[in-house]
Amino acid sequence: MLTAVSKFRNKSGLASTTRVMPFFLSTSATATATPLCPPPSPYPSPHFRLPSPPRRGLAFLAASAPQRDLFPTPRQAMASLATSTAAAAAAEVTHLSQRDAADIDEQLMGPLGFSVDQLMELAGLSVATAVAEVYKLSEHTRVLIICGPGNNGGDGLVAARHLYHFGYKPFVCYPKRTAKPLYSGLVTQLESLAIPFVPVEDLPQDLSGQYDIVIDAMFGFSFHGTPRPPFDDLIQMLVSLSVVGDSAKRPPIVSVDIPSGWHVEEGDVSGGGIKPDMLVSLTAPKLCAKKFTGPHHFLGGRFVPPPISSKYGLELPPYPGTSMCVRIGKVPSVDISSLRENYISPELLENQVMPNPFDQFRTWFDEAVTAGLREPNAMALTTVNKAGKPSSRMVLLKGVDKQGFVWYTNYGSQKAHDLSENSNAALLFYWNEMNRQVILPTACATSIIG
Ligand SMILES: NC(=O)C1=CN([C@@H]2O[C@H](COP(=O)(O)OP(=O)(O)OC[C@H]3O[C@@H](n4cnc5c(N)ncnc54)[C@H](O)[C@@H]3O)[C@@H](O)[C@H]2O)[C@@H](O)CC1
Ligand SMILES: [K+]
Repeated sequence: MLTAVSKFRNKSGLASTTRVMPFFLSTSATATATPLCPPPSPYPSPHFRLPSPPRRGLAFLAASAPQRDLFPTPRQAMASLATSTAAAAAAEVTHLSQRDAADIDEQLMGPLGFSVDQLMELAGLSVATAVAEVYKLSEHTRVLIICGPGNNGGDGLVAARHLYHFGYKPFVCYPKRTAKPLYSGLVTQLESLAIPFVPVEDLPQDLSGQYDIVIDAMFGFSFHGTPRPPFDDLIQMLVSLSVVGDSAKRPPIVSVDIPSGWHVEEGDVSGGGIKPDMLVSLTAPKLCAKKFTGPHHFLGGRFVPPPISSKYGLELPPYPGTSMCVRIGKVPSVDISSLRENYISPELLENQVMPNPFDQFRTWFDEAVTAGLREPNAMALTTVNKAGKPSSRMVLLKGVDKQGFVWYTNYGSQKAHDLSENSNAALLFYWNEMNRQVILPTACATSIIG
């Protein structure tokens, strides 16, 4: 007998109702489609299906497919390879001088045909996607974006708009507005989204209580000298924030292209500057980025054409898939115990559940397919050998009806050996995107269809 369980969680994240239903795995060899070229089965009890030798290769493929899910499809593998390559090659990434950064800017917007609006849009989008990749909306909602008078500030305005559309709640501090149409257009766009503009004097001295992320978009690669008012005070505000030791108790600081106030090439010369938690370098990291010691360094601005790369000998990491940003530098080690998701799902009540568990499973399975989940038929199969040693792996469900659940394997596999010795097995479907899992625990009478 197998048992199916679906767990839903209420808004507080606790399991609200658990429904346990008995399932009987099929007891008849005729439960599923006709076996293919039935070979003499080496296993005693006919019940779950092993393909005949001519189909062995196919069956093996079916059994191993979900493992590609864990070790992703070629496309995903390429993307993750790009990410890891990027991390590994961090030391080789080109760092630009202030002069080269300005030259590249000029060439992009001159002979290479870009407009400043275009580059700013792509830069701001990169910043927003990088922020969203690191700081999940469920834990970081309110984002303060402090914008300076130049293009770095413009990147901040664009990022604010994208973050709004990603579901964050942006607040913008933009004390020195530039009276060019590009900037006033960006402001109008934010106003049309009812994004609040916060005057400097209304900012609390301690930003921790009101914001979950602070984005520093004050100065980029054209910064010189020491910051003038009101940016001197704003930078000090971020300095005070970054000295709070426990980064879990304060909003993280994300610097766009350059940590504002840092020397563009030398970095934090006095040692008393901003210590951002995240730096999003644009186009290519500037020399000061070598001094960045925070946990998250990303590259954005996926628009560098080959003439620029070859002229400046740029070594830049490939962007994974369709992403607008790529991590450079070491991936920080994660405190596993802090990983937590808040599950919000509708309640599951007993009176909502079908009397026949197979019908219920089929309904849930169809929902998973309709929701567009990747390989919803992937299931964890646990078998136990005669010494009682359990082992689990992913396999693909090949059929289900009132007689049971069917999957394929080949005769030589560990699971086939286990099942020949011990007919107990358990199945688990995990449909993460739906906050749903179906568990078919042990005490089943599995058997082999030869
Ligand atoms: N091709 C590129 O390289 C791209 C650059 N972009 C962004 O553009 C930035 C460079 O923009 P800008 O050249 O406009 O320059 P910045 O945004 O770095 O800053 C220039 C502004 O800051 C003021 N300023 C300079 N030093 C100051 C000081 N000590 N105290 C107070 N104010 C000071 C200047 O008067 C000017 O108004 C990059 O860092 C990046 O964020 C992106 O928008 C798009 C692509
Ligand atoms: K900045």
